[in-house]
Amino acid sequence: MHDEFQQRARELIEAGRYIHARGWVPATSGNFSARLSDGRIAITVSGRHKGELTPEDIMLIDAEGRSLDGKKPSAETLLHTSIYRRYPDVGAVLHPHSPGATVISRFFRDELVLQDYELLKALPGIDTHETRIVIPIFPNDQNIPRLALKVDEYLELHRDIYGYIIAGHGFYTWGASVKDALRHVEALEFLFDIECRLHGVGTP
Ligand SMILES: CSC[C@@H](O)[C@@H](O)C(=O)COP(=O)(O)O
Ligand SMILES: [Zn+2]
Repeated sequence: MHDEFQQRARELIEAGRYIHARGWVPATSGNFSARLSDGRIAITVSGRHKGELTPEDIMLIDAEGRSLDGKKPSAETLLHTSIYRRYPDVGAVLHPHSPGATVISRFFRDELVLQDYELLKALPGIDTHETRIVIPIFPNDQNIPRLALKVDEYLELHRDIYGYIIAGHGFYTWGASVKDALRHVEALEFLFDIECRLHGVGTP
């Protein structure tokens, strides 16, 4: 179990470097987590720079988001635990503050529809570009329990969701493993960027 935590921590640290190198978690923003086989969750400590994570910056929480090692978990922990509760097969949740997701939320209000893109096949269960998915957009909220509840109520009604945007903030996506979740980050951010360009707005 200790080894499993260390392995997941390594993966989250590497994911952080990768995501930061692309400019998707500036200035300590973002948070990452991975679920262990006993249900505990490895998650980033609050306020750490996600491009410069060390093993001390990854901590353990229980399924309700309570610290198990005295460290302070991400301020947005409840947005992670609610995804794990709803999707038993999810093993990792990643939250970038990317330019694409942020710009999208400035000109789409409630949702972004992505369809007829080959890259949709990077998402689980999709095997053709002839697919239409919805990325819901929620207003930002400093009250994370309230925001988590709102997201969860949406997911209760729409289970086939691959990620969501928080307006003016960033996005959340998840996968069976850190590697899968990272692929979803890349695919979604690429598609957000394409949609921005279609609307005549470039992203850095
Ligand atoms: C640097 S502001 C970003 C934070 O307010 C928050 O949105 C965020 O993503 C990081 O919070 P954290 O507590 O480090 O997980
Ligand atoms: Zn955030």
